Amino acid sequence: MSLLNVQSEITELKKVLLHRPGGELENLTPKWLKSLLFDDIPWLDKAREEHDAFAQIFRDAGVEVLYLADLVQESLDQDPKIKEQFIEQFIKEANITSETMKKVIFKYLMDIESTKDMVETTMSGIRKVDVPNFVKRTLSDYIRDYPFITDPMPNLYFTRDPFSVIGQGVSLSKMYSITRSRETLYGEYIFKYHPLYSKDIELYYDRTQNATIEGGDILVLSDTVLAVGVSQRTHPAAIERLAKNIFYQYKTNFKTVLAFDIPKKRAFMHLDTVFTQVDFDKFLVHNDLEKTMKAYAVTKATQGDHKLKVVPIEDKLDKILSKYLNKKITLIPCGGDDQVAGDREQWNDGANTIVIRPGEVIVYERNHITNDILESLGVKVHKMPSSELSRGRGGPRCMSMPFNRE
Ligand SMILES: NC(=O)NCCC[C@H](N)C(=O)O
Repeated sequence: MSLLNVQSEITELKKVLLHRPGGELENLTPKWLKSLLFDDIPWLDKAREEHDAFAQIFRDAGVEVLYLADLVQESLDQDPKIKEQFIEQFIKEANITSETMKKVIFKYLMDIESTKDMVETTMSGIRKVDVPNFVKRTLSDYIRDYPFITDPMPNLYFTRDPFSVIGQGVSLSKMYSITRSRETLYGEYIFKYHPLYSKDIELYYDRTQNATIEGGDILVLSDTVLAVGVSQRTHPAAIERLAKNIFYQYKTNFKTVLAFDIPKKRAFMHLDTVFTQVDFDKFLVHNDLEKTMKAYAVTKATQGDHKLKVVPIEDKLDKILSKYLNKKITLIPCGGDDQVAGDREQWNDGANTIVIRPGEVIVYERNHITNDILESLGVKVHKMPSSELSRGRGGPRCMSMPFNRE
């Protein structure tokens, strides 16, 4: 039986996957910031302190915290062949063109004694100066003023996006950006080889598909309803493929995929940047969501083999959610009614909370207006420090991937 189990956004969280930021953040420089999807450079030591505080909130609430690098290490240590295969694939996807350099990097990684250190090296990126006796070989070695042989993956601490646990299976993302594409390699090895987490896993989407989908767009509203954002990052064709797989290929319990078409821009990057559930009957939303989104219900077609039925929904957001969750729903605007506070706090992920148990959430401390509103509505709010981590433009939900909820 699969050890993964996520049938809701809000029921008691048992196990969560995080990634403690590492050397990859020290490899951010202003020149490459935009293509690496950062707005500023977090100070690594402080970012780690903040992240450790985040992990401690989970632990204090009785949640088991797993770390990405540990799971990858445990997967690769199953067999030396798996480790070699991982390094080869990593090199292939890092776009190293010179055959000699491929061999140099293979040896460089194989020579790192601990598998975990090797995995963390692949995450932080390998600089030309890191490799002993680096010699310029290719034209781009000579011409390009580029410090890396393999690029850093600074967005790894947003464990929400490269894969997503849905029910007892996984959607392994096909990422939108070049910089985040290699992140899904770690998920591929965990769900193929990890001694615990590869068992009986159903793969609802995989990284080799063409259409892109990212975990931040996927919300498991119940054991029968998924919400998926049609965003800058997630293409409608990917949602249809996912729907076909969960309805037909794997015959899961899911009956409806609610597709929310949202603006294709960075402030709305994923559905969970503008919309998260905080309790059975409460959702946090960005003020502009209602004005700009359009919803569609995707279900099985009554006729035709493996066909889908897509129906536009004209109702307001609270009505749609009430209908599919069978209860009256309250929408809480991030930043309240004040447009400036709403825009500011949403930019700092005020609408992006992770639920520990119904009505108990982790939030960024800096979003004080939204946090006060949540408290006034009886939501228990754990405030985490957030000066550095927020510079990557993701909040507590983006930084966590539940593996198991009650
Ligand atoms: N689910 C999320 O919204 N994740 C935040 C990802 C932030 C990251 N810098 C990115 O642009 O992909």
